[in-house]
Amino acid sequence: MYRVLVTDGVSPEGLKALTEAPDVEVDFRPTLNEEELKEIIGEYDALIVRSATKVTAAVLEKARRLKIIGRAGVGVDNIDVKAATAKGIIVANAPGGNTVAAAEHTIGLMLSLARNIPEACARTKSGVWDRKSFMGVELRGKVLGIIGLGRIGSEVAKRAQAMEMKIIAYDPYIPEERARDLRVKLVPLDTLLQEADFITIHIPLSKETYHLIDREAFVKMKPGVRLINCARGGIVDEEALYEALKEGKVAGAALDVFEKEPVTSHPLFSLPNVVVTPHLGASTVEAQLAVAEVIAQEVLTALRGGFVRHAVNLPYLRPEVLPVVGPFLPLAEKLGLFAAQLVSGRINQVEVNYSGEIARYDTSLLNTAVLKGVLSVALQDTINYVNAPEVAKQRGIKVKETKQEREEEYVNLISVKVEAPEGEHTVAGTLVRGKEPRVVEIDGYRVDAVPEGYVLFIPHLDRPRIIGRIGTLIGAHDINIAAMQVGRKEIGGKAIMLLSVDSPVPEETLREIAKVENVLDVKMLYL
Ligand SMILES: NC(=O)C1=CN([C@@H]2O[C@H](COP(=O)(O)OP(=O)(O)OC[C@H]3O[C@@H](n4cnc5c(N)ncnc54)[C@H](O)[C@@H]3O)[C@@H](O)[C@H]2O)C=CC1
Ligand SMILES: O=C(O)C(=O)COP(=O)(O)O
Repeated sequence: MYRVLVTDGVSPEGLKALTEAPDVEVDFRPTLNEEELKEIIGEYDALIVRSATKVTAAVLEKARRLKIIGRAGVGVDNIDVKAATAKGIIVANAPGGNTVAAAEHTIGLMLSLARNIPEACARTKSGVWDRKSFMGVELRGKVLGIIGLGRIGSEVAKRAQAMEMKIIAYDPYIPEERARDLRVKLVPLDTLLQEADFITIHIPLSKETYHLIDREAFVKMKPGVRLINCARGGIVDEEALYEALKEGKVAGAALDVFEKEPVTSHPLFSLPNVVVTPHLGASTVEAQLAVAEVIAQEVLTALRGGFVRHAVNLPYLRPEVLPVVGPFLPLAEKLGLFAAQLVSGRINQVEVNYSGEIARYDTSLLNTAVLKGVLSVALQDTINYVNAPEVAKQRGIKVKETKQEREEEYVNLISVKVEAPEGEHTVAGTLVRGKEPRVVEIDGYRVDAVPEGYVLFIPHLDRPRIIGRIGTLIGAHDINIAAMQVGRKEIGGKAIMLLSVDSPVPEETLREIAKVENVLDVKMLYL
């Protein structure tokens, strides 16, 4: 039974895939401080958090069986991703689910600033009818500067265009065409700071972006600018912002996020032209359901050993590459698992050859899948996509990749050669109907086998009566043979037999099979 710990008020409704899974037990503990988390984390296979729980290196040190940390949201700055990666723990987030929520909150904050809505509301409710103090400005015709034109930044741009704002953006990592499609002009940061009437921030917090908006940045801004931060505290230097507001350089600021959270008192709270919310950007019913659903699936996949699409500590694959390469991941892993079980002793090198259409793509993730298969023969489920390359390196396993786009027989063929001092073995496979893994060649012998479950691998000499004798030996133990394959290069020469069986064949029977005349070897594989 897998144990999953959920903190931070993640939607239980969205986690149904986990709470209803027969092999998973879910514990909800909404508020846990670092000490409490350290005490119990050792009992869990997965942890699901939002932004409040700090998953520090000290917490991870105590995580004996943790396989995945699921972030039901976008920002992973509350998780020590480096420490998690070092321990082979997957960190996955749920991008996209809260994009519209955060964009709508940003627009709400921008309007609140422009029309003084929160202050006016508080004044009116306090019994004062004051129409003089709250003269606003229109958004129409104003320049909005978006820092970070990713998912949220783009949705903010679309909404602001509907309000007839002119949009400029700073984002050195997105292609010009993307900005053009959005009808947004990409500019350098300094130009954005100088030209914008409203500035909104939508970048992640990182070493690079910490205090990106500092004293110098405020100096460059247009007098009377209004600033919205619905991304992360820490990107804006709060002291510098306070000074700029006091001086009147900045006309107003709306903040959903703070450098230290939770925060209940702050010098900025005393200023009338500051609008604040307690990190509510993603807090809509729709967004919480969506992010919880995504993360529940990711956690379930990780626990069951599958490929986690939104893992942030995996090699980055361009979005257009993943749909092409993704279906080959189970095949690549099976080929590694198959080949590694054919060799005895230490493996020195794994060589992966890609031929056909797949050779045109970035196959780094497939190499990782092959390594995952190879290493899991010895290390079982402690190996995953995150730690497989590192563990291979530690064990001195060299990885070689070769490619050719021309493939005579198959649309795609992946071939895995595993080398050990006692010899080498090569297993090749393809996908049938674009998704079903098939092994089509073993050490140069042609086969057509589904790599699944228990398989007996029996090299032998191609002579009569062998198949019958082996069948009888296995049948005597009441073990059902589900499929059989024989591959040979020439009549009477060396051949291989693959028998798929419904349960493991006992050692004693394997020894009996090995003694059958003309049988050269016998290996029980689990795929
Ligand atoms: N207030 C809230 O409740 C929420 C806050 N967020 C925050 O918003 C951020 C953005 O979220 P998404 O748009 O979904 O992420 P995203 O990854 O789609 O977009 C981020 C964009 O920032 C750009 N970027 C990265 N470093 C940059 C730099 N140094 N300068 C300029 N641009 C840079 C990237 O190229 C990317 O286009 C998240 O990292 C998270 O911290 C996200 C959801 C809710
Ligand atoms: O998704 C994000 O990055 C957010 O900031 C949302 O945070 P939350 O899940 O509401 O604590």
